[in-house]
Amino acid sequence: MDGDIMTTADDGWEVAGHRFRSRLVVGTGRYKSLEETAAAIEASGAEMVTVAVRRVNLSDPKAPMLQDFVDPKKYTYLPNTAGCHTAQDAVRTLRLAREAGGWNLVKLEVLGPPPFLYPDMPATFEAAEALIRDGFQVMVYCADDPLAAKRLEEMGCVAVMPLGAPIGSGLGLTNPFMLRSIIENAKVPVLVDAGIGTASEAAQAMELGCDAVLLNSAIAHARDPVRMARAMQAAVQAGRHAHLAGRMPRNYVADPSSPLSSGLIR
Ligand SMILES: CC(=O)[C@@H](O)[C@H](O)COP(=O)(O)O
Repeated sequence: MDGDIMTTADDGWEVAGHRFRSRLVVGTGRYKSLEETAAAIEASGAEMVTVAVRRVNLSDPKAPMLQDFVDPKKYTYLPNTAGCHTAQDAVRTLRLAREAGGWNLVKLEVLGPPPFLYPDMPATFEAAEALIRDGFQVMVYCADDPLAAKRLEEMGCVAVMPLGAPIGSGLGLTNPFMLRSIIENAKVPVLVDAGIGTASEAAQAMELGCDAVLLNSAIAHARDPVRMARAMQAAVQAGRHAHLAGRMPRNYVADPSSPLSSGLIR
């Protein structure tokens, strides 16, 4: 699609000094195989991938390693704290990840209990404060709560990432009004993270004005993940351009596309 409006008019986005053309960030979990992971990520056009450092083999060469399938020289790895339910756990996990892989730009998520794994905001604030003090650049997974998002920004998080719906639920954007409020008041990039189930929902997130979208299940759990990855790439581009184009107003009465009186046929 190079050369047409869908790629030439979008200058991409930036977080903590890292520039990306693709506004789609994808996860590396939940796929049937590392081969499928690699194929879907390639098809998505994503340049940043998030990695659950507690769950993925990044260091044992005797077993298949993610790096062998998703080249860290081609993709920005964004370590995440999936599976962490306390601030201490999340901070320790990212400190170990930085020691092992030198990563400073990280995704913080501190999850509440099942069934929703909803962001535990008190623990998220605690972990964010410790990580920022430690010199990390924190992209933080958070509730779709404008006050919490603003507080995280003011603490020094480099991006806020409110959920669309619970992780892996595929329910789409359950609270677009609060997401829009977060977006309109943010001075750092805003990404919808979690809950997107199909391409139209990714487009909707971008139409709200998100800088990018972070998703995993919608691709990995699709019947054809590679095709869904391509759909997500197109949806995120379409949503961005629709946002830039400025949609028409909603009218709750008809507005005929041609004036009624000028018809030749009376
Ligand atoms: C990959 C990752 O970081 C997930 O925790 C992220 O929130 C995506 O959620 P979905 O799987 O619902 O897209």
